[in-house]
Amino acid sequence: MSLAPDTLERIARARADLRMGLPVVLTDAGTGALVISAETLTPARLEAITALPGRAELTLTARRAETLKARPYDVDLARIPLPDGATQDWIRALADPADDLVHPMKGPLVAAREGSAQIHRVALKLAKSARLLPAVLVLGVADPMRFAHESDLTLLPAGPTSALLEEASTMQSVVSARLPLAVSEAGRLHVFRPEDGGEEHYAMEIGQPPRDKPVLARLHSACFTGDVMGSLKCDCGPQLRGALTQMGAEGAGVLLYLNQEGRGIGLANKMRAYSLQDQGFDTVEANHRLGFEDDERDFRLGAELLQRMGFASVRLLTNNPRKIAMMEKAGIAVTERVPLKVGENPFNQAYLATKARKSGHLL
Ligand SMILES: Nc1nc2c(ncn2[C@@H]2O[C@H](COP(=O)(O)OP(=O)(O)OP(=O)(O)O)[C@@H](O)[C@H]2O)c(=O)[nH]1
Ligand SMILES: [Zn+2]
Repeated sequence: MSLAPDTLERIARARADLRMGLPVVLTDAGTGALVISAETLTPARLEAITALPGRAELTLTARRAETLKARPYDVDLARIPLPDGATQDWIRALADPADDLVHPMKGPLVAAREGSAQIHRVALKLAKSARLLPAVLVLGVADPMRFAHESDLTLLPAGPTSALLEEASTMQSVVSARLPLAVSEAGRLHVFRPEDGGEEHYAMEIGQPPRDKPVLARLHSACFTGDVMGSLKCDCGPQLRGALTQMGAEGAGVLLYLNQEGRGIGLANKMRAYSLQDQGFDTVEANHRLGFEDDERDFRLGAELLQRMGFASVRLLTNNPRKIAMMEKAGIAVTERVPLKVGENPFNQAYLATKARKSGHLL
């Protein structure tokens, strides 16, 4: 076996590179381009990029382009050729909506129509998977393999990278150990690690639920602010504790703690969304202004963890119909929806109402 990294392993490297402000190189059908995150771009690297031949394109999702009134000619994204003398601040202001209301007029921004957007599309996916703002600078390079080699940059083929980013990663069971909880002394925590080098996920098993019967289950997405800090802006903390309490009372259950903070956009972006919410946008609008979809989570992960633990059917504690649909689609039967309505307060009333109105949450 070769010691060199395969594409999946290179993707994990690329995520780390982008987060540190390093470029990566993507190839597609004989072409290639340097890609760097707009969020972590430094003035020195911008200078190095503008010194290269060609014109870099700032690539934004159609969601972000809509706010900026740039035409997304590539349907799901817009490519804005970098004007001469564009500064890091200019790029940052297009990528990050923090100051949209203070400096609303960024344009007019004329998006590119010519050329393939395939590398740009995969670059945005990579930025999202690195939990960065979905905004990247892309500059075509003539000999991508040589370019990557000379600058010691991670080189990735766009097509396979895109396919791997779409796939649900295989989970390895790392360890499990007894963990007595306040709600039940018969607790056991399982740790799972994805093969793609992404975040670990956990399963809290209460009692010894029989594998051949529907288990009381909850797919809980991490919420540092709600679960740990006791934030009043959402209902996550009370939902987490409510689910565990119910499992303790029934003597059996499994709570999957999925590290999909902020509906899959990461804590930094969720805090950016919270800032926008303080400017008057709701939870869905804030995600869109940042360039994300309403919900970037992939619940196949939850189904895979349940299957690995030997469960085929669940009584699912949720108010979210998408979770039920995605469980069923991934092969886990949902025999019953168990409502989980706890923790409403004056600070999260509007948030819960928005989820019911725009995201179809059941009341
Ligand atoms: N992007 C974003 N994420 C948020 C916001 N408020 C809470 N979250 C995240 O939303 C997720 C909440 O997940 P869940 O508890 O699974 O909630 P749900 O999808 O409403 O489904 P159920 O609780 O099962 O009904 C957590 O990852 C939170 O971090 C917000 O305003 N913006
Ligand atoms: Zn929360």
